[in-house]
Amino acid sequence: MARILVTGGAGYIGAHACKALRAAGHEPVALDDLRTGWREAVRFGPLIEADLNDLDATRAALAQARPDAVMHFAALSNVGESVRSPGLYWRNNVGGSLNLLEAMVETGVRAIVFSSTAATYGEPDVELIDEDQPQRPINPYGASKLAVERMLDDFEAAHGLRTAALRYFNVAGADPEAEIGERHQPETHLIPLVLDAAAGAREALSIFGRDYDTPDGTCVRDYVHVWDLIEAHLLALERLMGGARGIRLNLGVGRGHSVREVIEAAERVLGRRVPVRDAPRRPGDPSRLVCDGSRARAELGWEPRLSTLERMIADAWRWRCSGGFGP
Ligand SMILES: NC(=O)c1ccc[n+]([C@@H]2O[C@H](COP(=O)([O-])OP(=O)(O)OC[C@H]3O[C@@H](n4cnc5c(N)ncnc54)[C@H](O)[C@@H]3O)[C@@H](O)[C@H]2O)c1
Ligand SMILES: O=c1ccn([C@@H]2O[C@H](COP(=O)(O)OP(=O)(O)O[C@H]3O[C@H](CO)[C@H](O)[C@H](O)[C@H]3O)[C@@H](O)[C@H]2O)c(=O)[nH]1
Repeated sequence: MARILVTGGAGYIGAHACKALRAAGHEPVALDDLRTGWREAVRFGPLIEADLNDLDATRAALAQARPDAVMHFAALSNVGESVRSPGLYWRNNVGGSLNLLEAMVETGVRAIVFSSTAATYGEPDVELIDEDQPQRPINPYGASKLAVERMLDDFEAAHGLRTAALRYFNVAGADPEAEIGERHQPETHLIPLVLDAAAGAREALSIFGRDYDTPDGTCVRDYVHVWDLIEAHLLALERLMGGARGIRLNLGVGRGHSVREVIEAAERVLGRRVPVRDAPRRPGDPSRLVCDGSRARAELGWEPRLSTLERMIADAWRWRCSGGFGP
């Protein structure tokens, strides 16, 4: 049993981490300033309300929580916003992470699992993206995450931290028990928007481009169930606590699904029509991002079990129908 500080613990993925940590017998302590998170999502341990941009508050949070390790999810993650306001992303994602690492060194916390992203690869021209692909981000969000990866390398070398950077592809779905789920404000992610359209909460889903060089002309992504994703975090944490260092892994299932396929799957699972409209390409969207997940399977023994489109859509829908986090 370990005490784990979960930054971003009131957000979508961090709240699922808190639940899974608690279920595995650990003690999660969420750190979040609620800028995009939800107080209602913090149900599995205490919340320390603090902004990672505030070094003193971050130090105080670590001193209060006295964690054995950190899972660091707190970040801004809207690609379009990062292009319009890069300063926000460099300050929050990079500056906040720097404060966290410095405070960890000062208080003797030795291990950290960090949320990185496929966006650090940019637009690789390969069928399956493995960890050896060059990291050449094409937007400030991806650049800010890559900068934190570099910071982890340096802190690991200088201060003996043990670090894992997990590069997620497209995270989707919700807690299989429907206690918590995905809510971003504004929502930009495909599956929650498809569900909104199916429920009549929005008029239609915009399909951003049908002229990509893909089998049906719409973009292809690798969707991974949030619960599978978190299982990989627990495995990485176990490795770090056992002395491993420098874990750098892609988390995806190695199967691509087009926007059209996601819509069709939702129509099958929900038994409802999803109204759609054609829209121009969204700037910065690569046509295809699919993971070569073999290294995570080999190094962590990770086996995604819930990551079918049908299951991710069904779990997200069940949480939505249970009321979500308020109106
Ligand atoms: N959702 C995805 O598909 C996806 C894909 C790749 C990577 N990621 C990464 O996973 C992490 C979690 O994403 P999410 O979808 O759960 O996002 P989210 O917005 O739901 O959660 C992020 C949480 O961090 C908190 N936060 C942000 N800045 C903070 C600060 N300075 N101090 C304290 N708290 C702060 C927010 O209030 C929020 O609760 C992010 O780092 C994101 O970049 C997500
Ligand atoms: O209303 C919509 C919303 C999305 N899409 C399409 O659906 C696909 C998935 O889009 P998302 O916004 O759900 O996800 P992204 O692939 O853009 O982004 C995800 O993967 C990125 C890595 O490339 C980042 O990590 C980011 O945080 C994460 O959400 C894209 O082709 C997008 O063009 C639509 O057609 N209509």
